[in-house]
Amino acid sequence: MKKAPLLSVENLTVSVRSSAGWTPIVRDLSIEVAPGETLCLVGESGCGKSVTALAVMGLLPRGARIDAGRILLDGRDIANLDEPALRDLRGRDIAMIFQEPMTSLNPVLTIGEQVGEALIRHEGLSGRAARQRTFDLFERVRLPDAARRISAYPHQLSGGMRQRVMIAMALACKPKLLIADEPTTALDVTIQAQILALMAEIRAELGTAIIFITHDLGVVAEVADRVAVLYAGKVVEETDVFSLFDNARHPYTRGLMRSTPRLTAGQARDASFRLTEIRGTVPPPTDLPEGCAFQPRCERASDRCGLDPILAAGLDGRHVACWHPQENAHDDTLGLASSERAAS
Ligand SMILES: Nc1ncnc2c1ncn2[C@@H]1O[C@H](COP(=O)(O)OP(=O)(O)OP(=O)(O)O)[C@@H](O)[C@H]1O
Repeated sequence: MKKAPLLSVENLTVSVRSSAGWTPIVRDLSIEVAPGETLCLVGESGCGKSVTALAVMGLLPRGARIDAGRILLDGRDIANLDEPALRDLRGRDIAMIFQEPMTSLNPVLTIGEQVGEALIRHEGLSGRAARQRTFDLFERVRLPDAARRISAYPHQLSGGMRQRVMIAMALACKPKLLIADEPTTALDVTIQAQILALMAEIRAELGTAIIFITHDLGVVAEVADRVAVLYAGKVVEETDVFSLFDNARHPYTRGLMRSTPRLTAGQARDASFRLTEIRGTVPPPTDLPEGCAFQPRCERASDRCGLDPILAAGLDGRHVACWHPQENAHDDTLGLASSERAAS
């Protein structure tokens, strides 16, 4: 049976102020995350992944506002809380980690002071208890030489270590929901794998729900239970991770998959191999086409696409917003080059 969602974003529309007035950048977006589940938000740059996350955190920048929709955490609408209530929520119920930890860490405090401060503020621990718990957390996230590093300043750590500190900080108050916005993008591949493994362990141990934002489908395959694919501020496909890789149905999702580099024996041999990319670029929010926003880039577009398709559940329970979704991916094997097909 499906678990009741921990987070339920319903028909969220977020706009930003521009010279043309208020422009929607997240449009009628709905997502759900169950306790302990990892939902990946994927899509090209500018499709609204970060803005969605910031709206959930109550951290939208100046000049951005929620126009419509609800954000329910455990059934309570948090979309319009005042700042003190939001501050209370952040850290205790929802925590966020970003691509570049330096932007979130205070450069003039040691990492021990920063995590300790969060524990004192949210958990009401004494200074001594907070110091012990901070050390335990640093050990938990396998910060190398934690006893010495607890007194280090952020700039004295490597990128991977800083991300471990951010994870420790995020976990300090055992949040129900962790939002990770491209947390491994700036890290080299080995460290990236370690951080992903750490997050998976933490999820298994604490049952934390995770919204994981990434443009990397390799990372999606590794961490996701379910995936929401965003395009121009909307969810265009939403499904469990196995179905997505087995049979992506929206032409945009299929384009993303074709654009993902895969080095196979066939490719290595075939010097003429080229990635098939999605033609064109994401339209700016101020200049969206009528109807389906993907239409100008879509190989399957027809006159019908002048009407915006709604995100509808198919017989297989998957949600796709497309008039012409792929029915059977096995027919064209995701359009892989024949050399690749032969090699796989
Ligand atoms: N403060 C802002 N003011 C104006 N426009 C904004 C603001 N923040 C984001 N946008 C616009 O909103 C759209 C969505 O941005 P967002 O950062 O959510 O995309 P994204 O999918 O997270 O991309 P990336 O992977 O590059 O972070 C983009 O067109 C972006 O230019």
